[in-house]
Amino acid sequence: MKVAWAGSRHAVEVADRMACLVASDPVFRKDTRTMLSRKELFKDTLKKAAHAWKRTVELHLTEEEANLLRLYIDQPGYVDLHWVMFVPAIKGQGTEEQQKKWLTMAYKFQIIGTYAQTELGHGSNVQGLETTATFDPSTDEFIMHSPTLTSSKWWPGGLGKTSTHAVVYARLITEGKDYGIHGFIMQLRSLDDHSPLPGITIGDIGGKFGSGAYNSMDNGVMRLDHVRIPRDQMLMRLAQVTREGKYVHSDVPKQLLYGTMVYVRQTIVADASRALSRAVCIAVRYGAIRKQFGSKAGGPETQVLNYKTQQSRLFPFLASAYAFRFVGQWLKWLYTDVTQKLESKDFSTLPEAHACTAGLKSVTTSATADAIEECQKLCGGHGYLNSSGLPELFAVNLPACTYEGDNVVLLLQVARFLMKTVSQVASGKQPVGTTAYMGNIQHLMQCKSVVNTVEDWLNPAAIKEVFEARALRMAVNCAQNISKAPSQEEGFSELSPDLVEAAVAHVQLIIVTKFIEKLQEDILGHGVKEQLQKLCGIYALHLIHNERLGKLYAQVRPNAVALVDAFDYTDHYLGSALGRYDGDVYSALYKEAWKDPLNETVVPDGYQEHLRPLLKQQLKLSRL
Ligand SMILES: CCCCCCCCC/C=C/C(=O)SCCNC(=O)CCNC(=O)[C@H](O)C(C)(C)COP(=O)(O)OP(=O)(O)OC[C@H]1O[C@@H](n2cnc3c(N)ncnc32)[C@H](O)[C@@H]1OP(=O)(O)O
Ligand SMILES: Cc1cc2nc3c(=O)[nH]c(=O)nc-3n(C[C@H](O)[C@H](O)[C@H](O)COP(=O)(O)OP(=O)(O)OC[C@H]3O[C@@H](n4cnc5c(N)ncnc54)[C@H](O)[C@@H]3O)c2cc1C
Repeated sequence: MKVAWAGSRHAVEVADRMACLVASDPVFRKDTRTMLSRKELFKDTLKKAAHAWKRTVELHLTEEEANLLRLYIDQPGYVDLHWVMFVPAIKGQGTEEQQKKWLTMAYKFQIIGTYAQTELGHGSNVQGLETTATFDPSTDEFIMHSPTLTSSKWWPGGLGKTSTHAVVYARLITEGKDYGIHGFIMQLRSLDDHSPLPGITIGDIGGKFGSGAYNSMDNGVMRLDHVRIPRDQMLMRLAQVTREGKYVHSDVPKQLLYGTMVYVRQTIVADASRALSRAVCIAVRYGAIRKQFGSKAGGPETQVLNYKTQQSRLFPFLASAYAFRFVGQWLKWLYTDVTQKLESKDFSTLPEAHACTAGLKSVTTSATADAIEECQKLCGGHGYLNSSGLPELFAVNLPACTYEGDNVVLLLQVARFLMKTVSQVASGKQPVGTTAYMGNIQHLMQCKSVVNTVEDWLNPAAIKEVFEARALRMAVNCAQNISKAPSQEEGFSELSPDLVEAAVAHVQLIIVTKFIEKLQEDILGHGVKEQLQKLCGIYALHLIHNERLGKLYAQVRPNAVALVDAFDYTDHYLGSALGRYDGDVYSALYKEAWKDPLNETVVPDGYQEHLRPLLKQQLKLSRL
């Protein structure tokens, strides 16, 4: 099952090696992370990132190994933005020459970059960004400026205290005309003493949700006061400005400006499946250890994992972790395929890639955030302790519903894509890719339920057809209602809640379809395929509230712990007293408690000043 989860024996081997490398290195300890102040935590993050780089160089780690090392260190920091956004932005929007110059420094960590797009006043609406980049032909420079308070760059990770450079998104103005948003490389801080360059006001935006967690990341604020950069620091693969100041757009779609976000959205789907699997691993293992009620004649109490309510709350998340893992593997293929097509100027699958990455990022991160919170409740009181690992897991993954695109805004992008497809089908065009099912409109709009017997519900073809009919009917219904509105725009706005639901249904169809396709592959291991078939059934049927689920839960229960052991997480990475591999939960909880700084003294700070006088005074009063 490990291989099915990891994707290959090689992936299992590399992951095991990197996880053990991190778990065995005291510099990467994380058990006291939630007890550190924000400044201590930030400094700890710098130390870990520097040590990780040192180990990467010493051990000659490959890019795959270095990425896994960063993943198992499990502490958001500036390195994430450097590798996940700054480098891809230059790769995607820089010319060959610009890539050669800047990536050489970035790969050697001679510069540290971030991705500065969002502003105080705009995040979702990229075209509404206000930072300006005005070309000055007299000096062959762009003047980068924050004209208003709301144009302050706000949120970029690493911007606050660490990044020396950024790809800054700004309105390009030349010859008095505004050509909209483009990317520019800017140096922010001196490479000698790290001080901000002239004209740049820069700092951290302050603490964020939860202790530990994303507070290790210095998300920053930056205001620019007429900062000059050379013309060749405009990223010029998509467009350029000539020496004379002429704006020249290349022959690629302007949406490639958004390419970095598409790339990160597809990686976030894999992140979501990993975060969800960690929460499920903790809750399943703890549910097998925790016993409450049910003892007969002094016998052992009942494992809470045996309760039907616990199974009906938890097993859909177990199934979702596998479902998101497999759709994430497919999405990575789709993204690679689109990128290769772009190289040969084939832009035909760009809309599909945008819709799939936006939709899957949205659906998987929303489901994961909700599931981690529920896993906390599934562990009772101990799930609320930091030592359970669940509060921090929730706090680190909750923002994924917002960053890289607010989930509702992204679903509306999917809805726009679906409405366009429905109208193309109406005009006779055969849809392809993930909307191919819409070409079957006659059959799917009329088909009676294809599932008549209880057994039908476990027939993949029948389940797929149910999901296709559900998605198509919701999309067509929206399209018909929009057509009755005074205008397409008004109709789209009026119907937006229904359009979001239709987009979710379409994305869930993709997830179910990819799970079914995964089961058609050769899957190693005795009984593994059967278990995955049950999980596929649970994932699909829990979305449509089917009565078959109870039986499936009972069939999965005996293998539940084995199914989470297959995630192959070290205790270090899981970071949970409840999810320990050896199940020694109570002694682990007890041991963790004493690490809290509050227990450094038997009599707490503040007793002498605040508690003793109160108690003495009350005692005196009681004797009057
Ligand atoms: C744990 C620690 C680790 C941490 C590791 C991860 C760290 C993450 C840190 C976080 C970083 C960030 O958040 S970085 C900032 C992220 N910000 C965002 O994601 C902003 C979200 N907003 C947007 O993407 C845009 O504003 C969007 C909503 C798409 C609207 O854009 P526009 O107004 O330009 O476009 P529209 O008018 O809607 O659409 C015009 C056409 O362009 C198409 N289009 C739009 N976007 C497209 C795209 N990306 N690719 C292709 N095509 C696209 C549409 O389908 C339309 O096609 P037609 O219908 O055919 O015309
Ligand atoms: C932890 C974290 C890290 C981040 N890192 C970075 C970074 O490194 N670089 C960077 O550039 N940015 C970063 N961001 C910013 C992030 O990309 C934005 O917050 C995100 O794109 C959402 O935009 P917003 O904040 O403007 O939300 P808004 O769009 O203001 O959302 C507020 C509400 O309005 C709704 N809404 C907005 N538009 C519409 C619409 N058209 N129709 C219906 N509803 C709508 C949304 O659904 C939401 O409910 C980060 C954010 C977070 C939380």
